[in-house]
Amino acid sequence: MDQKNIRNFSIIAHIDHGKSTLADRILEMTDTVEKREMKDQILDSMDLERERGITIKLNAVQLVYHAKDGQDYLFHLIDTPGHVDFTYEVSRSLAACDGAVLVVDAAQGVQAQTLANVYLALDNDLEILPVLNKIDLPSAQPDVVKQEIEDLIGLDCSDAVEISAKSGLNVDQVLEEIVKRLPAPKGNRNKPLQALVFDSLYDPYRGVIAFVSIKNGTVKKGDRIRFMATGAEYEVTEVGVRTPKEVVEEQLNTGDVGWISAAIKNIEDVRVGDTITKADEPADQPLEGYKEMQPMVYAGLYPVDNARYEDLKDALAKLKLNDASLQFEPETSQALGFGFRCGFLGLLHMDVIEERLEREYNLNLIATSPSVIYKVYRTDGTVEDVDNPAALPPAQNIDHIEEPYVRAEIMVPKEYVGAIMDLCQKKRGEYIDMQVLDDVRMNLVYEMPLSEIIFDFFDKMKSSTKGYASFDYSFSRYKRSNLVKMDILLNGQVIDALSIIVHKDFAYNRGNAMTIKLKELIPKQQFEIPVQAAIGGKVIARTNIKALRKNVLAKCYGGDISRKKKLLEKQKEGKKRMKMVGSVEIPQEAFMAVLSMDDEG
Ligand SMILES: Nc1nc2c(ncn2[C@@H]2O[C@H](COP(=O)(O)OP(=O)(O)OP(=O)(O)O)[C@@H](O)[C@H]2O)c(=O)[nH]1
Repeated sequence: MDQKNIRNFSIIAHIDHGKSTLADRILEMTDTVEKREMKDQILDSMDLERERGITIKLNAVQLVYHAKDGQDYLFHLIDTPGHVDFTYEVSRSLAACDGAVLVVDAAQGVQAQTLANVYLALDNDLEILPVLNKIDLPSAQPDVVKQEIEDLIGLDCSDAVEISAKSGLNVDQVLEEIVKRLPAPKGNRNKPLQALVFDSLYDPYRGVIAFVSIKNGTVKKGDRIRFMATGAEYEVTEVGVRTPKEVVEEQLNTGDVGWISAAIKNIEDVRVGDTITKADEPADQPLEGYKEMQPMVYAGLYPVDNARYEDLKDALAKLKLNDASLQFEPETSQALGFGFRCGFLGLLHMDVIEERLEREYNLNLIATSPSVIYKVYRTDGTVEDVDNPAALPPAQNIDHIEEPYVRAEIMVPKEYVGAIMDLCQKKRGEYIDMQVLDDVRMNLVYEMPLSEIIFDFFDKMKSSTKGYASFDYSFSRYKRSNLVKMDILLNGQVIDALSIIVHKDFAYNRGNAMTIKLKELIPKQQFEIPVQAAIGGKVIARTNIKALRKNVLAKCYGGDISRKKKLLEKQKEGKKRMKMVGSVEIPQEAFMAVLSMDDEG
């Protein structure tokens, strides 16, 4: 297809504003997917995405649109996630595009990630096409929201299409607008190849598959390619696109978004953000890559069965191909044995990675409670980064500790401003600023410790505003805080994987809450287990897990063997995610107790 008839675009939006639904309608209306294969949120291909109803991964698909001017246009549509944890995926997809369709829910208006995503699109010099969605809802106020987009973002909305992605109303106009208003790719097919790797995955049969946006030049089977960052060279075995099924093509040209397979067995050779060129006619310069994302949250991942350490290592390396923001390095824990310290962009990201490792690589894992990176200033003048509470030096060697703070922007209807201010205060937030957005909403700006944000801030914010608040945050700076390490002892023994770092003012409450929670979560065993929280050797809270009195089998009357077996199997099942630590068996939930405890009482 002629390059001027190509359109590469992303759909960007705040979570739940209807990106995936709009993508579904576009695929349907262009007959990209046959009716019988059509299912809701078709681009959310992972089971995990479908179950949770959220987009986690970006997804690229090629389709042909027959426009009203009689010409055919080739669209590459890249669906992107909306949750703040996955902004990295969004920025990668945007680098592969020339334009973006901005979907705004006409009932909810501009939200925090609407703005965050628009800024990312502007950073990538994309043309933005605003679209008002959900106009079928009785509460939709398209005119008010248009004004809001103009005021807050500065985009002209006079021609913005008003649609219902659900029913398909006016989606045809969006397709026409894409043709008219979004630009064609600018590259030159006669120049040396420059293909931006925006994603990759490991295929057990074909090796690493690189997803690319061809910015200049062409590539076909048999070409010798070079990854410019790593210098690795391979011979291309196949190229193609996704429709969303994988389709093999003769050649990928400038403006195409597709995949390259080259029997790449060495995972390290492929890096998302790298540029592929041809070995015999290389480009002078690589394309501008992506900013390395710094993980916000760290946690240990350990195989329940120690023998599967190597499998976990292998799985992490493969998963990293498909999720470049994941970081990991080996670590050991007295309690849990050999595992990995992993860095994530947020808790949802951590949850998703853990679940993908379990599902896609059949692993059984224990994750330790998440931590941010602390800067520890020792009395000897040295500074070290500590991302694992267990690794904190003894208190007498510490001069002071700094923790990461973020700038949080919270958009909230006026009647909830008080509730949000209360919440921010409780979470050690410091008020910075407040702006009036429109008649009904305010934007609150706080500086807050990241550690308070990552735990339950999001849920608490939603529940105290009936779901009406939205927020976005970015790292601001490190600040000195009065922090201490709290150890947890089970049966008199410190369990390193349960240690947490807390603010001194919260230590007693958290210590209490933590011991109570652990008592709830750790099943009774044959003997009584004291549970203690201690700071610097001084116990600040304690409780006991009483000894088990009855044997489960006692419940089975007579000799009903099948029932007995079932019960034992059930017990075994429940044990899967348990780890024997010393003489105590600890379930996965206990390691995450810090996330579920209520320490406000
Ligand atoms: N009434 C109405 N509901 C819609 C419309 N478009 C989408 N929805 C609903 O809004 C919800 C969210 O839609 P999605 O398409 O999954 O939203 P998304 O923006 O892709 O969300 P993420 O993928 O999680 O970022 C779903 O329950 C949709 O059925 C619409 O035009 N009208």
